[in-house]
Amino acid sequence: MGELIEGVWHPNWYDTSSSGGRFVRSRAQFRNWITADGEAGPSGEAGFAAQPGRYHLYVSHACPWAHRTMIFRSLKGLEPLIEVSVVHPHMLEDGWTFDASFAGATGDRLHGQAFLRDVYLRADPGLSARVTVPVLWDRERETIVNNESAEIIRMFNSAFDHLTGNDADFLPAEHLHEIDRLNERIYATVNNGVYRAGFATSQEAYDEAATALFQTLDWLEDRLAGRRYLVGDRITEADWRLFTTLVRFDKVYHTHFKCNRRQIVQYPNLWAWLRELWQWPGVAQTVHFDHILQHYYYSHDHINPHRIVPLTPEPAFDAPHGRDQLFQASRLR
Ligand SMILES: N[C@@H](CCC(=O)N[C@@H](CS)C(=O)NCC(=O)O)C(=O)O
Repeated sequence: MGELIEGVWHPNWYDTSSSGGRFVRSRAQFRNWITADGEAGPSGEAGFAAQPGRYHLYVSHACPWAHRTMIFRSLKGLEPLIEVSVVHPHMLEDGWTFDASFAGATGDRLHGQAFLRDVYLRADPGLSARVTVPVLWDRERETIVNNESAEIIRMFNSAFDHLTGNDADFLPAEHLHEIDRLNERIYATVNNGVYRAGFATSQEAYDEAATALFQTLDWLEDRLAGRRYLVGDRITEADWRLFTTLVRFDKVYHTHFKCNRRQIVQYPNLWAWLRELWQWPGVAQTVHFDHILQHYYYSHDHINPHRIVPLTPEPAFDAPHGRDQLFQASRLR
């Protein structure tokens, strides 16, 4: 855990002293877009055209933000086009490292560097930033395209379609507005909400975050009683963004981040919806609970000083979800 300040590494934890104990996530700094023809995207510069083998993705299998990008890489058939390097699950005084001694950690397949911060410094030797995953790297221009998962998945959704022939669309134009609306609430209170609860250093900050989190989970539980997916009648980006947080919930956030009013298995609709997404082709293979458990419980020693990784529940993700019959039946009625 740490940050770069003018190119120099400082092993600092998040400072909550000026925000009343509230965790405030930093804004990602690299915001260019890969597009089919290399035109500029909604932010950043032009010049990042979709090409096979040109881009490299750095992820942690523990991280829910990086996980989104791995799910879209799988759903969109991008594995042969975009190679991946996976960091070690422990994020300690050197931040994310390319130590490959943990099963599934690959080292830096592209440059053989030691630390993720070396990737950032390669893009900008004088950078001031937190060193986060995911990172999308351009081998041609030798720089970071983007390190904001919300944007990387939008690129993956369509920029490579002409190369892969995979036109599955998780952002249908007619539902974009509603997807954005849901994403906004779910980001603030669930995706980032679990971190706001877990990293809070005052009772007030914790109460705010935990209350809002469970209000949103109750709201989603009601919403999923009457519809199979969060928006429209097809699975969309909004579902996948919620999935990466909820799949970690009962094993990690419930205990480690004190989100323990309820577990996801206690919400019948959310739990069945979660099982359906888990069982979606190509998705379960992107979930690595060994990395997830080691990362959270071992890395955050200010929350878990003895670094004991607990025995955790084993939710039956493969059990039938029944959502297909349920909604087929309700449509026929
Ligand atoms: N906005 C980023 C957030 C990514 C992020 O915060 N990743 C965490 C891992 S789950 C990280 O690398 N944290 C390191 C740090 O903040 O120092 C995104 O969604 O891509």
